[in-house]
Amino acid sequence: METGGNDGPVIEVRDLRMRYGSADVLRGVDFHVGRGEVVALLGPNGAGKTTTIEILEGFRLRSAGRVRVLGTDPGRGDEAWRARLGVVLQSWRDHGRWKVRDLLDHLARYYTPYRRPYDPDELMALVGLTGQADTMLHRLSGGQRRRVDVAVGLVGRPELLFLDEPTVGFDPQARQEFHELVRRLAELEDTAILLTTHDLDEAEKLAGRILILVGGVIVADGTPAELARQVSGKTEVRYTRDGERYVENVEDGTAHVRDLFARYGDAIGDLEVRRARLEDVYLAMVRDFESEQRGEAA
Ligand SMILES: Nc1ncnc2c1ncn2[C@@H]1O[C@H](COP(=O)(O)OP(=O)(O)OP(=O)(O)O)[C@@H](O)[C@H]1O
Repeated sequence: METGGNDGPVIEVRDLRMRYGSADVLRGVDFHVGRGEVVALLGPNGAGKTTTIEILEGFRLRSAGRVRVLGTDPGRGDEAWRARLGVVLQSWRDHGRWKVRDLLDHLARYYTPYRRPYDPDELMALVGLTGQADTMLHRLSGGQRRRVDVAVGLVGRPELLFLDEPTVGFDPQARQEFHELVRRLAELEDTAILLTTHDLDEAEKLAGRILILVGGVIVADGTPAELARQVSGKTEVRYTRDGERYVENVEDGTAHVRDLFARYGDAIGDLEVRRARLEDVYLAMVRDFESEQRGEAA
């Protein structure tokens, strides 16, 4: 379906290409995002993550390829289509003298011809800004300011939310609260979310699926567990048996642990099961790509 469909993927990208001057930044990117999915787009600096997101938002025109967002080509999206998207950019520096509630109230009006926006008080409660409702934006701390950015992205109850490095500048508590908010949005509101981050723990915690963009193509697409298996295929199991330490690398951690308890029961202690972390996987994939490049250049 070409327009406005509620079925099928929320984002569909096929053979997306982007060239700036003579530089090919995207060289055939393929992926999709389904309704209510949280997907993290990872990649080194300059990989083309912001370019990809801005093409999907309709802020940049692609060089080639097929792109559909909520059933529409973003290059031709109208206001009604745009009202179904939420965008959280790198921090917003305008409107310093506006109070938080007034800003959200003002922005909510923009959506009313198209959909039922959040009530500003409900939205401030959702993002943890109730105490700052009457504070001017330029008096907020960096983390509070970022919450305003998130609230601005959410005000129209988007079906699809783009988050570009959402938690830069958050303290650990704000970060954790933000993670809970993202989970709630995906579960209760069925909002699909595409986020970019350099924080791999954050990606692993939040995203059901990870995309790794390197060299202008998606080199990995899967759950964190699937990517870990692709790279190492092994799970590390550590334990003590009768006080002696053991570290073993096995294919199937669950089966191995079951076997250990069946054989040794209470003699097993201090059990830890660790599959490759997303960070290990990510660094291995970027390294592989770079060494391939060097091979080709030679
Ligand atoms: N308007 C533009 N004109 C020319 N080149 C551009 C333009 N925008 C981006 N680029 C180049 O395209 C490449 C990808 O940039 P982009 O901002 O999409 O990367 P990114 O993955 O978001 O990086 P980061 O992690 O550093 O934010 C970079 O080499 C950048 O210099």
